[in-house]
Amino acid sequence: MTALSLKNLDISYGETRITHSVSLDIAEGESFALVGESGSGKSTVLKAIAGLAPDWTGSITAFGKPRSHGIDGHFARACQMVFQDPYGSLHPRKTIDATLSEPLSIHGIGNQNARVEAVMASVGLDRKFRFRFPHQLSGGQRQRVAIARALVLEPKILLLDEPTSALDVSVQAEILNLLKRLRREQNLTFLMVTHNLPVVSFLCDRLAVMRQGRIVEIADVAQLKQGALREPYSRELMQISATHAA
Ligand SMILES: Nc1ncnc2c1ncn2[C@@H]1O[C@H](COP(=O)(O)OP(=O)(O)OP(=O)(O)O)[C@@H](O)[C@H]1O
Repeated sequence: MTALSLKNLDISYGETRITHSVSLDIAEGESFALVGESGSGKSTVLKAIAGLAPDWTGSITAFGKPRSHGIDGHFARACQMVFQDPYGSLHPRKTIDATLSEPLSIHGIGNQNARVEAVMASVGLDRKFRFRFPHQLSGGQRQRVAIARALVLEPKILLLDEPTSALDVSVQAEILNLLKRLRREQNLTFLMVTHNLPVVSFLCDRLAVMRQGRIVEIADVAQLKQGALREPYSRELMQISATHAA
């Protein structure tokens, strides 16, 4: 079944058009990456899906149900976003408990105590952190909280915007392993923005290469691993990535 479908998505900020006819179908349980140069519109695609860039035309559909413009509670239950910087995305004056309970209250979901405990355990956060504030946690622990906040509504799709790039290298692998395990255990579908092609190889099944607001190529990760991307621009990206990794 198709989990997430984008058709002819044109997204604008005011007068400026950012994406041009972006179309994608992502299968249930698939992990899909958006890569491409800075400013090509990758994060904007995630924001439109999450309702944070409401000026779009085309269609955004999750499990066959189209998203409306603006706040869409039903869509939010199915599809949640994790941001790049866990420090910026967590409210500094809210405890972890408050951060994780809030989405449940907003959506009128009961049994909050048990749900908060369960989601903390699922992301590997000890219960001693429950009544602490973000500044009392490490970067990796904060990103676990951000992932828990996205998962507490039991969505089927996670939008991941550079989920490890703000973290120390030593912590990045922990969070990538966590995401891999959560996807397997909960049959989650991922749409992830990243600059890091080794991360794509580790976590994703397919990728789309974006340039100047357009998708220039969709490929299997096997093609990426074999260095067999088709478009010259995609191959250029691979070369740049290899140079940076060296
Ligand atoms: N809130 C906003 N208002 C106006 N323009 C914006 C806004 N957010 C992003 N843009 C512009 O939209 C374009 C696409 O930005 P976007 O963040 O989607 O790119 P990206 O491919 O994710 O880049 P990066 O890899 O650097 O995060 C950029 O030119 C950016 O300046």
